[in-house]
Amino acid sequence: MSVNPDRPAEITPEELAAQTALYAPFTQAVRELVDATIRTTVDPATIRTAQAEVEAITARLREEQLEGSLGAHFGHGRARQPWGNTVVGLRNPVAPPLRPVPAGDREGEVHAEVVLGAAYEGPPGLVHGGVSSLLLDQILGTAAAAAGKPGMTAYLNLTYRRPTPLGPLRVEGWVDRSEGHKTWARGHVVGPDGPTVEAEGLFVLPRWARELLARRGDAEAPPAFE
Ligand SMILES: CCCCCCCCCCCC(=O)SCCNC(=O)CCNC(=O)[C@H](O)C(C)(C)COP(=O)(O)OP(=O)(O)OC[C@H]1O[C@@H](n2cnc3c(N)ncnc32)[C@H](O)[C@@H]1OP(=O)(O)O
Repeated sequence: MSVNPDRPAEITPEELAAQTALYAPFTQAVRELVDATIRTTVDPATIRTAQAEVEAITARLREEQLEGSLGAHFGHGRARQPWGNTVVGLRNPVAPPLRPVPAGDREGEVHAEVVLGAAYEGPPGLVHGGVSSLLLDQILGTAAAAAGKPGMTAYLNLTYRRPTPLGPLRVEGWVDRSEGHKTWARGHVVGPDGPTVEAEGLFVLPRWARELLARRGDAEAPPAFE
């Protein structure tokens, strides 16, 4: 399927399912490659051979590609697929990926189970603090959107209570309160021994989006920010 970056593609649910079935396993295979690249102990000749093979695959994929990033090119109406997103993107091997689902009973509450491997290491054996921030920015933003109050991060305050081990983790976010176009959200990363990193952030529906909605008289349907 070709992609026009200026005009998001309308695709049917069947096409969406086909694209998902094609790209999700491909992206996961590249994630596995990253993990194997970090952890392999094979001999130098095998590394050089693998490098040539990876370079050949990269050249083949570049035979046809977008000018810029993936954006939100696919979907139905306003339900765009954030497939390039660095946290949740279906086509982004850098994304762990996080898969937030509605949970709990707080406003906008979403949870995501995730396993962070060697690619997300900061201190030895531990998750990089910036990665925890990345996940929390997304989950708090998703909570705001799930509450019907999407916005861009104006600030994000983090408290690192204790080290976060690599491995299985849960990330939780929910809305604390909102005033018009401003929504304050909270969340945390939960490890095997409880919460490790806590976050509090402000998400603002930007002025340009407020003006767009006012022109459309469409305050019930804010645009997506993913
Ligand atoms: C379905 C979808 C799924 C969506 C799922 C979504 C998941 C997304 C998760 C990822 C989120 C991101 O990473 S977003 C990317 C990272 N963030 C950014 O790049 C944002 C960059 N900053 C900006 O674009 C802007 O500064 C904004 C949008 C934050 C504010 O712009 P604005 O709206 O034009 O500005 P303005 O009118 O002055 O501000 C609006 C109100 O917010 C207040 N305000 C603004 N910044 C701050 C601040 N740091 N601290 C306190 N208050 C602030 C102002 O005082 C004002 O209050 P009042 O006077 O009106 O009371």
